[in-house]
Amino acid sequence: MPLMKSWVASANDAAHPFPLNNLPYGVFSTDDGDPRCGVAIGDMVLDMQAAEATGLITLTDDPLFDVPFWNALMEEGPAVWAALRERLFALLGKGAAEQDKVEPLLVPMGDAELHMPLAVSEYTDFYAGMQHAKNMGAILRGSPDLPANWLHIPIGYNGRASSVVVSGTALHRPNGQTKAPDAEMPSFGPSKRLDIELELGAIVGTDSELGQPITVDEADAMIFGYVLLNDWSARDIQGWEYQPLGPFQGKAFGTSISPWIVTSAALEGFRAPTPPREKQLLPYLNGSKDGLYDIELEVLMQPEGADRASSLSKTNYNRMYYSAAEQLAHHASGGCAMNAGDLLGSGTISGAERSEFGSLMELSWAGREPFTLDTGETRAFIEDGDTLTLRGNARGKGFTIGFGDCTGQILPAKIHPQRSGG
Ligand SMILES: O=C(O)/C=C/C(=O)CC(=O)CC(=O)O
Ligand SMILES: [Ca+2]
Ligand SMILES: [Mg+2]
Repeated sequence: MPLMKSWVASANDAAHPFPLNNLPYGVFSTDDGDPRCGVAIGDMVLDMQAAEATGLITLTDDPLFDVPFWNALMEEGPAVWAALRERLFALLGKGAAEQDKVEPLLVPMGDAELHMPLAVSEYTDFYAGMQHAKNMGAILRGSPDLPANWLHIPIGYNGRASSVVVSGTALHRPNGQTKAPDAEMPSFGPSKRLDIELELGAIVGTDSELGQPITVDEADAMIFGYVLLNDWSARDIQGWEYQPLGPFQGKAFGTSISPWIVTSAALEGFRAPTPPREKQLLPYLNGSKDGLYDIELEVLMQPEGADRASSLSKTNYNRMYYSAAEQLAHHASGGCAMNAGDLLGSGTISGAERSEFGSLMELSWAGREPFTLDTGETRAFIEDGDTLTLRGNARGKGFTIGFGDCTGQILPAKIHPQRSGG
């Protein structure tokens, strides 16, 4: 598919992340208004609340855009998702009959503050990148051998929806309990091994029923769209707490997502197959579609005061072993009800080479091999004031489907209000 032309001139640049082919969904506010749904087109945001209020968009009897999140639209299901996309093509495409009515509803991106695009109902994080799993095994357990279940199950854990934040939200370094290998007692204080994880987040758009498993193809059709996701991880807290039940405080303090939901429809032309199965999957994990996408990804780091960000790593979402649809089908396989607004982290995305690793744990090999930034600083883990950014782009012929940066700065830990002498 070539670039689809818009009358919004900035959207027609081959390198712009938000051409008419994309139309990602976000929530924005300006100085004079409350947060409301918006669609990015070039350097502008279409105010969806206004578009609905003026009658330019009417998809259902009841309004969908009187709330500052996209869940109401999601819950209407794939036919309404497709109808909205078609209507947006008609309103924003070159030669649109109603251009004069749409023009006043566009807000310059520079005037928009971006908010969480959805109400996250629940958040689950997977472990579906094979290189990452091998690296973590080698670093933490002395062997790159995958766990016995890894080639059969998309391993995951239930995370926290309450601490999912939108790009641009600063987070405090977490306090937690850690224990040095040679220490007799654990201690409590700010994490010393703060890390990121480069992931893609899949957003579930429709519900599944309690008790009712779904197929991988049904799961694929339930996925509304994708965001970049940084699963901030405190490695020292995680290392002490995680056996036998898995991550808890080490990953509960914050998860950042990019501000625009890139729809599955916009990514359709970028589908990519999962790699050959090293062990045949059980039938309930087989689907008929290519479940991954060709999305170029990058991690950048900028210390406080540095004049620019340094690129740490570049990889691609097509490196994953399990797709989001396989993960979703597995999630529901025991009868767990899935809901519109559920967020599924892909698992850390690492390619084969060190320059493609998706966490600092891997990039510095657990701190044993610190790396140097373009601006001269060295790092093994995140220091206070550092800003970490994830980027993602799918490259078409003459157009780009961008996600918008997923960025976050780390602030010093809060002082814990513990009782003295305790
Ligand atoms: O292998 C381990 O002990 C730990 C692995 C992770 O922390 C990774 C995780 O959260 C899942 C993922 O993002 O792949
Ligand atoms: Ca993770
Ligand atoms: Mg998290």
